[in-house]
Amino acid sequence: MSETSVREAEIAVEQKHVDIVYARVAEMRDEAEAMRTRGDQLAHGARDEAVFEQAAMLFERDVMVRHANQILRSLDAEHEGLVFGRLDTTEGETMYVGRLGVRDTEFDNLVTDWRAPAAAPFYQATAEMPMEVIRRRVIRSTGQAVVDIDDDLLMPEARLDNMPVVGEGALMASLTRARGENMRDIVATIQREQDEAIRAPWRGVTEITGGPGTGKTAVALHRVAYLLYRDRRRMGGSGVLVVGPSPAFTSYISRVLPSMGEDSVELRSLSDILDEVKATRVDPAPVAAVKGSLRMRRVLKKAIREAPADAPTELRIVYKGEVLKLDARELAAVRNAVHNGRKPPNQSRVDAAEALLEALWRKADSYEDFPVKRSELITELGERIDFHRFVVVWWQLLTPAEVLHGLSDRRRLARASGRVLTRAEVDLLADSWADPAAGPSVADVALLDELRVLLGKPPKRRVRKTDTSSAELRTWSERQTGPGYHRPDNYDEYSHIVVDEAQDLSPMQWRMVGRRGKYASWTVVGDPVQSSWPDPAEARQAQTAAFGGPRTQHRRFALRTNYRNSAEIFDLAGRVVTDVATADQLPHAVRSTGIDPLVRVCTEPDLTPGALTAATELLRQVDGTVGIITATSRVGEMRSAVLGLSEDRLRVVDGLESKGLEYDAVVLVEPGELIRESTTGPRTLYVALTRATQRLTVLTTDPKWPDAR
Ligand SMILES: Nc1ncnc2c1ncn2[C@@H]1O[C@H](COP(=O)(O)OP(=O)(O)OP(=O)(O)O)[C@@H](O)[C@H]1O
Repeated sequence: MSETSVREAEIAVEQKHVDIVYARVAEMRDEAEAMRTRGDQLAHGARDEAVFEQAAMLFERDVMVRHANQILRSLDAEHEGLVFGRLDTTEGETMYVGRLGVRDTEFDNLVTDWRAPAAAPFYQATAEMPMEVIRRRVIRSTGQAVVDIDDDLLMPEARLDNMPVVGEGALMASLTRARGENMRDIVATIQREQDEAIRAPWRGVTEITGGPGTGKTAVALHRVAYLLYRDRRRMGGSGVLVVGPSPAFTSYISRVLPSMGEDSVELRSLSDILDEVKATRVDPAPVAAVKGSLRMRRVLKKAIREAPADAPTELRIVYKGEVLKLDARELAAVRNAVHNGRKPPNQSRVDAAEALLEALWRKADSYEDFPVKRSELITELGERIDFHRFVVVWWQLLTPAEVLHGLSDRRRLARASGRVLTRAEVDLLADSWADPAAGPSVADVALLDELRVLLGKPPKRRVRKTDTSSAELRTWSERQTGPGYHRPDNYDEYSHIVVDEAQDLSPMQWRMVGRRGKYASWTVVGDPVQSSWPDPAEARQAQTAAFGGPRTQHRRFALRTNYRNSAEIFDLAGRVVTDVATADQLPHAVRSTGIDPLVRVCTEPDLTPGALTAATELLRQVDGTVGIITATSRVGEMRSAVLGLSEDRLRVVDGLESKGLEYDAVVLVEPGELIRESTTGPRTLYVALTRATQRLTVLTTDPKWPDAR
């Protein structure tokens, strides 16, 4: 038989099995729907039962509905085929691997869930360590139709005569496919070193490092799906948070978990971690460096002790015909004493009122021939409306945004910073907050979160409780995930937190993220060579504190293969970090395309038209996405220039925004500018140069680039 007919015959074999699976899945869907209905009936029935039976029925219903919903979610997820793998073992057994476990009516396995321990050899078996696997097959489907297969023969000596082996490697086929708007899952082609990190135990901190394109993000997301599968009650109940560098990044990865049937995971970028605050701008690198430093905590702590700019500086009150007066110095002493108490300011207004009354009493007591009783004065003045009016404006309840805006006043900021910031740093910060209409920057979000905690929650007005009879009939899982359920604002009890591009978090951002995971275990992925944070030691210290201290269990995995870039593109990228990276920090790019990157030298005015020309060429040459990466100052002009060229396939981003993203082809505009605008220069350029899978064009005004940097 020719190779083509062997392949077709084998595709037909797999199609037969896939058809059986889908027929069974249709039955499962009906069963799950029925289970959900039965669950609802149980809940209704529970209303009429005694308390004990009610609890038992609700628990049963809880389990049933959760299970049914999980199955339906997995079945409805958008993906490329439910069954994607097959193992043939020396025991003569065949096992199919897929996105969820499917059993027939006799309870025999039709498909094993990829996350189950039994499926591990699909990812871990190698020719050196075959784990009894003779042949590993990757099955590629479109919808319910099998379109191709790729085999790996792991034990040639054990191969039976009638066991065909076809294909040129599923991994390469997957790596050369055109990239779209969203990242795809890699369940069918996870590699052994990646699988080890995915299946690592949940406890403590799992740190995954590796160069660009080594699959760190993909691995972290598959690890989330794995952890939810293995321990859904612990992980799902308290929730999983994935933190990425930018909204563009969270949008890029947003389809991966849903394609594996997981849609309860929260994805947030560093600009929207704090509820009800959304960063609208990115600070220039020197400003971000100051705002991100731990020194800011000391500045903010001092800032909240100072009286608001519009607070009165004198208290005059007439009591029994005498004027009692507290001047600015006396008021400041009272304010100081209240701040020295243990409560945050927004919860100290009553204490402030009491301290003022005490000061007024001391004043009255110092007057000669003014016989007043302490308890009388305190009670009577404490009930006076003019006194209350004073307290409200003198001890204001503050929002984090008000405090931060107050620091746009240079003198106020200088007072708060003492010797902590230099005069130049004070100027930088005051300027950055001068325009209230500019909105918060990404670095401000961490400061606002810090202030939220330092200021404390203002006391809540009492709200009359509404009827809770129907709420009591909701089960635990409904309360956690059902319609209308919202986690409390700034929820801080996630069971697991994933931090992507961890090398870029500033110390203040680590504090913000750490606050969300008081009891969490962590998966942290990053690459020190791609870092854009200038003081890694300080960030490391804040990171360790976020994880709960140096004694927290820590396991590390290093990924060494670059699956994204062609070898030709990565060769060029590697050259710009030779001074800052060691050889073993650079990954190995496995795929060669024979297409070298283009470096075009042009004049400054030609950069924009040149980028337009290059992007037009690349849009013709690749099927997927094209990215133009340029300095922040050029993004606006470049976006206008490419308007209408290809809305769905072309994107313009700056160096920082390009973090974590990937395109089939990239036009990189003026590398020197990317270096100059970042505090970590060549590292940011390295990030930008490692975004393309197929083709790269660099436009530069420097005829010697990349050699003379
Ligand atoms: N085992 C694999 N099978 C198929 N594709 C893979 C595999 N591992 C990684 N990839 C692909 O390689 C590309 C890079 O992966 P990913 O973005 O996770 O890398 P990264 O290490 O996070 O990169 P960076 O640090 O540059 O952001 C993605 O398109 C991903 O789907």
